[in-house]
Amino acid sequence: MNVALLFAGGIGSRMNSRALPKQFLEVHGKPVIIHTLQHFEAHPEIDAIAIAILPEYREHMMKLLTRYEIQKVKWVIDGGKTGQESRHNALRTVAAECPEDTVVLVHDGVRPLIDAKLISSNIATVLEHGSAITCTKFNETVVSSEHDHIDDVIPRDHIYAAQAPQSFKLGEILSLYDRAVEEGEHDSIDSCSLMHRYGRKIYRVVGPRSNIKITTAEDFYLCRTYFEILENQQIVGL
Ligand SMILES: C[C@](O)(CO)[C@H](O)COP(=O)(O)O
Repeated sequence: MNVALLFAGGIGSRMNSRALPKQFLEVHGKPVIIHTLQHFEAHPEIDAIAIAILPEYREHMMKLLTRYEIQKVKWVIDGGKTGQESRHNALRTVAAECPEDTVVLVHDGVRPLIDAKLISSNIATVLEHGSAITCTKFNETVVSSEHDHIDDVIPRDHIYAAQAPQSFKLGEILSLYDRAVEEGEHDSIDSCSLMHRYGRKIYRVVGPRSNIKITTAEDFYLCRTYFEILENQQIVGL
């Protein structure tokens, strides 16, 4: 069984979209979260979807699910105070009804440019190796800098940005979220960081750079452009 866990619990503080959180803004004719959901809805290997949302937007979300005829959403879960808490809530909810070897694909609701190939390769990699982190290659020089000067130039040959989906076996990833809480960790960045913290071997799936996360206003406009390019097939190889 393969379950997608989508997170749409942000308030859009880094984008100044407080009137309507960014996951509900319209791009290319539909709310961002609906674009994301439709990729999982249409994928033949996805059996069910859980979505974590801001409790005050539950009614809004339910209306969207009806309007866009999304059938696979089985759980609508209240997001927590942090991303970690939201993911933990969602994993616990799914674990109450699904077996431990369920493949869970943890994805950001604000990554609407995911594609079917990436969903398939995440599932295949978890089935083969037990984990899959979607990564994309860096094409620029990578430096570290704490203050006003550059501390280090990091050889970029082996540098990737970790994106989402981040996919695992349900039993294993839930046990790590439980352990993190027991150890007083409540705000880890993502599931990849938790796997690394606990020394698990994490496998990589390389995805397209277009699988961007809408974090800032610039990302929103970039996303809009990607949709236009994809529709008009202006650039081959995206
Ligand atoms: C999971 C993630 O998308 C990996 O790049 C990212 O860590 C999410 O970050 P956010 O701060 O919760 O948007």
